[in-house]
Amino acid sequence: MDRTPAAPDPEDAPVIVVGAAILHAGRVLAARRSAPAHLAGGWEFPGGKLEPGETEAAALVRECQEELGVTVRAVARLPGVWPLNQGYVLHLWRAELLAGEPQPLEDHSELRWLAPHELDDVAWLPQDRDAVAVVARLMATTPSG
Ligand SMILES: Nc1nc2c([nH]c(=O)n2[C@H]2C[C@H](O)[C@@H](COP(=O)(O)OP(=O)(O)OP(=O)(O)O)O2)c(=O)[nH]1
Repeated sequence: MDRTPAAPDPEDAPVIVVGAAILHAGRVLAARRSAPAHLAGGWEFPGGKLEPGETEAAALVRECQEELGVTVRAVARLPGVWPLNQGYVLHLWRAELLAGEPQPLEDHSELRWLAPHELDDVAWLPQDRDAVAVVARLMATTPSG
């Protein structure tokens, strides 16, 4: 039997990764990846891959519960689609923290709440930089809660 993994079909729709821009008290939550090795140490938005049949909002809520132990509400998708590696694309959602204090339970080694002037203080994954710029613009126009 041929056990070679099938090459990705270019006709396949890309896998959507939903990222949460959780805004709280004028800051956004950033998370430092702990795995896999080639991404470890880079900062990103908490989130993960959409599962079959799942809405983006539901995936966002599920991933934030699993990774951070918090309940969030997906408020609105931010404009943009950012290509990641392995044929993934990032969709970013503004999210509101409803309950809990975020903890790095899964996939992350550190969390930070960043004020607008601190957005450049962490080493974002290179593929996230344009998305971070969109979040910076959002924070500039969002009254802090
Ligand atoms: N969550 C998230 N993932 C990102 C961002 N930027 C970026 O390149 N990625 C990559 C890292 C991973 O290769 C992929 C997301 O996969 P993941 O491992 O977080 O997803 P998951 O929680 O569903 O993981 P799994 O169940 O497959 O283990 O997208 C980002 O800002 N947020």
